[in-house]
Amino acid sequence: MIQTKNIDIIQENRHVDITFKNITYTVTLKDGSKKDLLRGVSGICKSGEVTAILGSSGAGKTTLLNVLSQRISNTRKNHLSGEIHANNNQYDADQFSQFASYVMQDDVLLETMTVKECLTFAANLRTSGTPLQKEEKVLEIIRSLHLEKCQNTFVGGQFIKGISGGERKRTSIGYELISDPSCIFLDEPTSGLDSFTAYRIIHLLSDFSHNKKKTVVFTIHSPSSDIWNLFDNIMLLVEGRFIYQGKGKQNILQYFSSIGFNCPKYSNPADYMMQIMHSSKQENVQNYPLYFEGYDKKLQPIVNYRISETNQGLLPLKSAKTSFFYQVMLIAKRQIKIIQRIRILSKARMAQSIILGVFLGLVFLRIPGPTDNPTIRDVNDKNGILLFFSVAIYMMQLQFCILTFPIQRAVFLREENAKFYTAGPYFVGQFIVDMIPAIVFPTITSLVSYWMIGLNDDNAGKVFFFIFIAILTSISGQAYGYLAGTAFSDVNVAVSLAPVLIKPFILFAGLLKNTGDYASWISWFQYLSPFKYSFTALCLNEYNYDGPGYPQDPVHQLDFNMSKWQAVGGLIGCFSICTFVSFLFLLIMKKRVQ
Ligand SMILES: Nc1ncnc2c1ncn2[C@@H]1O[C@H](COP(=O)(O)OP(=O)(O)OP(=O)(O)O)[C@@H](O)[C@H]1O
Repeated sequence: MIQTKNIDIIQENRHVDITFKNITYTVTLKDGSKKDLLRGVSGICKSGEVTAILGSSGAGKTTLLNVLSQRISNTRKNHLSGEIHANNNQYDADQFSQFASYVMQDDVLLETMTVKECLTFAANLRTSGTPLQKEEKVLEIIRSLHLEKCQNTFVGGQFIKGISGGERKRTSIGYELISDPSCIFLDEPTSGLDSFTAYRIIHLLSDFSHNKKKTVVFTIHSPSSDIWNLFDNIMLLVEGRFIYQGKGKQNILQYFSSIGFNCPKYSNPADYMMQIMHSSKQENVQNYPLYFEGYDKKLQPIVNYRISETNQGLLPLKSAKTSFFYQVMLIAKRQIKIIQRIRILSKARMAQSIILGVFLGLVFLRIPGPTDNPTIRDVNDKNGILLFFSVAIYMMQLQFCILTFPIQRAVFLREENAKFYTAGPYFVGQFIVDMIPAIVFPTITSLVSYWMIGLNDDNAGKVFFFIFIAILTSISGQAYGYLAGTAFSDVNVAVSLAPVLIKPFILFAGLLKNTGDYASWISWFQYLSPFKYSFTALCLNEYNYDGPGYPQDPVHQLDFNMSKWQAVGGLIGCFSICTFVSFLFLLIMKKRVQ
């Protein structure tokens, strides 16, 4: 049955030839000077062929790959010109992801998912068919990538031990192959692998290309001679220009011999090519004009002819359309698994919530309430704990989101770019699941500390309202965490700045300075503070008491300028605005990466 499927796929897919003419890419450096990364390169990557782009470090290999995959575009500072076609059709980034896939150098996989789960997630979002057919596709990919033994092992990473580097790379490739693209682009698919594993990967790509007439293009550093022999088409780049483009094996050696560079008899041709290209050797740099001249005279006309002969026809644009809710459901399910599996994080948070509750309870043990003849000092203590509680609950969720978001962010950028889903469902799915800890942990802390502190338990409504505010405060912390994670492109900046930037809001909570005492020019700032709303709601809940009451009316003393339900509205407003703005930042971040 799987065999039949293979044949179907081959017949259904069209072949795609990628051609490019006169690609020039110039960037503006920090000091204002210009740097040419690609200098008028033209070429062709044909279907059914493996094209390897080689060159010394900094030659422009990744840049070329990124240009061809429409990951680089014209900006105010960086200028890109030239023509890029697939089967003689222009294409944009969206269309690229419908007929091609890109495997980045750094594999971005979720460590808490098994290999099979990763591939199933990709199959569910990127292929059509019944669940059974999708399962078959996953098994086929597992078989063809020889991942059977590790299919149920976690990818692994920071928290969990997982699969090997080679298995990881193959999983990344499988993640892209599952949608059966006509073209696959890979940035250094063999980096960091031993020579045998590297050979297996290139061999696999070569089979994929030849058997299914796919276009395979990758950049590679120092291939072994076995790998070198698998290349159908070789592009050698030096300082953003080609010095060779054409068949490998004897052809390339004959060509270089014809321009005066003979590969020693028993040398690895790849090593020899890397040797004569390397810019660190002055002798090589002196020879560059010879390489360029030879290429322009002898090879460029052939390349131009091949470009003119290229496949014509429509692009096999296909996108497995999945609904908004289906995407939300899959993202949410995956996120739940992640939370369940990083047990150490969940356990740490559970312990943190209990310890915080007990600690607050012990430090503020049994503050006298309205029936115990409370003094002003008792009221001060109670005010103190209510503000501290708000801040602690807020920071707990903020910290969690800032810590986990960097991993999520890289995965999002990769998957969104590959059109697994759009930003909306991702954001909704992620936010909903992250709300679970935002509900559970503040509830635990509240329940542990409430009666220890001796807060108002006049009726059950008081306790429920307290927990409700704790949850809203925690969700506000989450929304702010998202905002920090999306606003700062550098994760370290987000981690170090977010908690600092929140401090002024504590000043405006209404306890450290009375609400009515702010200077008029800065008074508006209090309305941006989630702590103001949280603290106000908690105080109004606590001090609203029918009975002998407190020595001086604390509500009057604190001079609150809103009701408790208005404070709830303010809190909801705070996290809604943060959520909305972080979603906008997510869209901007996505655009910036493209
Ligand atoms: N946006 C940019 N602004 C300035 N310089 C850049 C930019 N992008 C790339 N470069 C520089 O352009 C050169 C080519 O980069 P590229 O990543 O394409 O090289 P590469 O051949 O893939 O190198 P490596 O093998 O080391 O990955 C490098 O010197 C790099 O530092």
